[in-house]
Amino acid sequence: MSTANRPPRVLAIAGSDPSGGAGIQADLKSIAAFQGYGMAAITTLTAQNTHGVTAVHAPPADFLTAQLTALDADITIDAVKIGMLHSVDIIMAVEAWLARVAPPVVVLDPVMVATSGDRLLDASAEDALVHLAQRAHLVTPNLDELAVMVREPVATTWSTAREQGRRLAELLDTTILVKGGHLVGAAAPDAIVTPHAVIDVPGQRVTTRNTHGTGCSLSSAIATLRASGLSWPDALAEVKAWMADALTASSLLQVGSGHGPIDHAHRMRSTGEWARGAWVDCASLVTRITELPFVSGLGTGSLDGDAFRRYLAQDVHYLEGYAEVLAAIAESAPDPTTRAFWLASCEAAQAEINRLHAQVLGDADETPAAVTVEYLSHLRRAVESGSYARAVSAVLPCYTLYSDLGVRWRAVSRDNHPYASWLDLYGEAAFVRTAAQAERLASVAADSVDRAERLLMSAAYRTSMHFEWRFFAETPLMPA
Ligand SMILES: Nc1ncnc2c1ncn2[C@@H]1O[C@H](COP(=O)(O)OP(=O)(O)OP(=O)(O)O)[C@@H](O)[C@H]1O
Ligand SMILES: Cc1ncc(COP(=O)(O)O)c(N)n1
Repeated sequence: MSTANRPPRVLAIAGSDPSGGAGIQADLKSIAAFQGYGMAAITTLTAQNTHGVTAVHAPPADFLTAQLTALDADITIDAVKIGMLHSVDIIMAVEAWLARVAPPVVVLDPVMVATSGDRLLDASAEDALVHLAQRAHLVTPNLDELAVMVREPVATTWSTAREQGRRLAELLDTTILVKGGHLVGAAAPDAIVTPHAVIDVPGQRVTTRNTHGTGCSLSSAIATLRASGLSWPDALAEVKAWMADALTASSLLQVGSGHGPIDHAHRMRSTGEWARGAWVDCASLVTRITELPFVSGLGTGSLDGDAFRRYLAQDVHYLEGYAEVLAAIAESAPDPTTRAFWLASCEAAQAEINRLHAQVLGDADETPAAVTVEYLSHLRRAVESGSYARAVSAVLPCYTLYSDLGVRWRAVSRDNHPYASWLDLYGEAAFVRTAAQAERLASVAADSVDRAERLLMSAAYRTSMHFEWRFFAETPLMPA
């Protein structure tokens, strides 16, 4: 299912919301936010704004079939997200198409009623929608839709919602994403529920009225990440973190005076920019790193065990200095939240040192290699410059490179892989999130300095990336 470096081709089958917050407009923005290629087959046209829906026009169902047929005749579809379907005719057209094409990822958001309270599905079409839901790999009802689908009163507690999700999973024999967005309280929990298990993905409620389109955006983003190779729970955790920021950033948009839209583009708009640019500038160096025999051998598992051990012995030396540098960065961090992030990273590095000593290296104490010494001197010089921004830039490749390698290694089979646990460490969603957060903090730092200092940040980043290349190239060749 993984699409490696090719963006997944994701089709939204949904209604149009001309105000851009929900429907296919939200789907296309969300798919793009997660780096997919978005397509849209339109089921219905609505006239709506942030206060509500004033009219609905549904073209004949045959015309939807014509759109879908034109697409599958030409384009391989990696994932489908289904939203507003409005009527039995449209549901049947989609069901017939799904039966014929069988896309590998199908996410159904069983849209029934808008945030504004307006009906988006004929009441007589509810049974047909439940029937269609059996063809989906993931169904994402809100609490009201969940209640309709299991024919029970609307859940008012999270435990009832989870139980209803379990019953719906059994009824449809598929996976359900139960959404707690409509509950009251400080938490906004969600869960991935199968007939056999419930995996909670916790979240904090963002205080805002701008929740128009959250369900549409969530389902299309998850379809995109699933087609990129993430599991449902990992995809949900990623999207929830993004959603929380999109809800927070929504206040800047000032779109309408009712329930406004979330800010799908918040990551493009703010932070991320300097760090992404620095990463792109190092693209050819990163390619050279991925092509090193040590790195490709790690991925395939063919790497010589002694070479890996020599690399780890140097890694421990590196991590000891790196942890000190992270502690110094935390000291000079501009605010308590940022400071807490760098301290947590420092603790993670120390935990990794202890793990390596306990599980792999014992008391063996190789001398530090030239590259280890030089790389650490470079990091310390960045700290000693007194510039927080430059110090952060210098440590950043250690996050971005390993996160990138981890994602590449996700697709590798773990069967009898000698380095499986090491590959897992960097491929897991938590590490990818940590790396993304480090990038955001570096970009925030870049926004606060002048152009000359930003150039020094870029130089520090590139030098570190070069040391990463040398580290992978030289340490496995150290004398035993
Ligand atoms: N105020 C909030 N703070 C944090 N997360 C929220 C908030 N409101 C909704 N969410 C999250 O947004 C996603 C959509 O949930 P929700 O229950 O609102 O679905 P929905 O009702 O189908 O959405 P829609 O508003 O599009 O109809 C879920 O992941 C939910 O946890
Ligand atoms: C075309 C279309 N599709 C879906 C929704 C539901 O979104 P919300 O519940 O946030 O209004 C909508 N309002 N319009």
